[in-house]
Amino acid sequence: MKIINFAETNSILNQYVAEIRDVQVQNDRLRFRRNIERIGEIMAYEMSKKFAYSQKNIQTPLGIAPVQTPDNQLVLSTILRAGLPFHQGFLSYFDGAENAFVSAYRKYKDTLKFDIHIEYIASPRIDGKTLIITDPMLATGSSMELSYQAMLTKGHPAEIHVASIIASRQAVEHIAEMLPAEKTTIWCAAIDPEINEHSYIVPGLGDAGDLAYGEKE
Ligand SMILES: O=P(O)(O)OC[C@H]1O[C@H](OP(=O)(O)OP(=O)(O)O)[C@H](O)[C@@H]1O
Ligand SMILES: O=c1cc[nH]c(=O)[nH]1
Ligand SMILES: [Mg+2]
Repeated sequence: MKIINFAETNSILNQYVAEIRDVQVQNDRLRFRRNIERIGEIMAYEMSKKFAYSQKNIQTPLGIAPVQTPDNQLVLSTILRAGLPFHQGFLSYFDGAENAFVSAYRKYKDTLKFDIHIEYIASPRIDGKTLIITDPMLATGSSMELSYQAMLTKGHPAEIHVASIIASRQAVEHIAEMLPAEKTTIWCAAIDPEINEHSYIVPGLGDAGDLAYGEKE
């Protein structure tokens, strides 16, 4: 399993990560969503360097221009609801991708214990394609694992990219165990050291879905 952590490289992406974490800035929902989207755009660009390319001869008004363009058949899959702005960032760059949506939410049994419920999936067939699953937060990694399993009902991808913004160390280890190592890459903007008793990432940023779209009852 390959793990790419953008926190190890200085770039403007870190500014957007700082803003979504910052309690003084993160409550501006429009800015929060846009920062998540911008991180998605940058990650998509970096990810595109790993795709397979071939030369296309493009007819211009004045001649033929050889251009190397990617050949991967992309399926962008996102986990509702916090995944939506992240997905949009990827889709801005990978505008030819097919799209999939999976719902995953924590159903609490008491204040600390919960199960992840997957109730909705809308996806094309994914056999032989490049599956990119986006979710800004990987805390326990369970939502990602179960969403990936739900996607397998639609076929078997040739390669898998798990894209997140803040992942806990535990979630990275969990996904490394649960997804096929030989064809999976985890992309993240930061790996945080722990999760608390409510399974929130520490220091993390709080609740990404609520920050993007408001609290739910
Ligand atoms: O790794 P896990 O422990 O499964 O936690 C991470 C999940 O929690 C968040 O979604 P949440 O369940 O809060 O739903 P929301 O996006 O609707 O707020 C987040 O977007 C992930 O999907
Ligand atoms: O830290 C966390 C954990 C789950 N969901 C979030 O949005 N944040
Ligand atoms: Mg949430």
